[in-house]
Amino acid sequence: MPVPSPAVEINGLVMRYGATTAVDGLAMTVDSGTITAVLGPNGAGKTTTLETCEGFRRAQAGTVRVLGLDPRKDRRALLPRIGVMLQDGGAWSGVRALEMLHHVARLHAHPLDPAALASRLGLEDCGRTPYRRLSGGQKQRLGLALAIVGRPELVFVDEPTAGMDPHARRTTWDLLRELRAAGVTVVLTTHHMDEAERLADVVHIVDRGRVVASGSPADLTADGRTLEDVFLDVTTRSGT
Ligand SMILES: Nc1ncnc2c1ncn2[C@@H]1O[C@H](COP(=O)(O)OP(=O)(O)OP(=O)(O)O)[C@@H](O)[C@H]1O
Repeated sequence: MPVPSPAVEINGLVMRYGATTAVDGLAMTVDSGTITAVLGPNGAGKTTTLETCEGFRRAQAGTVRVLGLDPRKDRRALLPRIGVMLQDGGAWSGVRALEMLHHVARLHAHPLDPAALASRLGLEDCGRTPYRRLSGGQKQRLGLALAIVGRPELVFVDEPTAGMDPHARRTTWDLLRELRAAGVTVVLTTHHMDEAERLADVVHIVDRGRVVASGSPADLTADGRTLEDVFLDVTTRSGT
């Protein structure tokens, strides 16, 4: 059997904002068809790393390959193959939720049915609501729908369940598991240890721009500690 190539390969990534080093030589591999959770304190460099993989930022040092491609040089080839859920939704403030979903669906060759997806995510009742009037959890759900409506091979989801109620969280988890079952690779960031434990095949813990621990949730907690204990042990307090 051929060994599947990694969906994401990052080596020696360095990203700075002025005097702040956000990512400091980070290395990470994401295997195809897995759910990978990236954990880390506030400001650890998770979003910056994802934004570099998504092609929004150019790597200042090191290499990033996504589906075997360079996210900047090969952006046109890569964009139709990935889905991105941004932390703050990323929709125009006046657009209605379902209009936005239909619009994004039309940009793709073989989209999912937007109405069915909206219904699956419990968005049918707020379909005519302008984006800026959606609740926090509704914005999150729309963000997820926008990320997957184009049937991507790989999705990056930044804190997918932040602000969601328990029902929406479960629906989101089910959806992410279904994506994995369909062969889609999922890379998510989260501050919820239970989310990482229940969903992820592999967890990478990032601190100060570097990966400080990696493994399956079972491996990381094999000594009987909780994932939160491991996290607290290997990371520094945010802002220190
Ligand atoms: N556009 C920017 N300009 C200046 N500094 C930035 C910018 N974006 C991020 N930073 C800084 O880079 C560091 C890493 O930020 P990043 O958003 O990547 O962390 P994070 O791990 O995603 O944090 P959180 O869990 O709080 O979302 C932080 O110190 C942040 O203040």
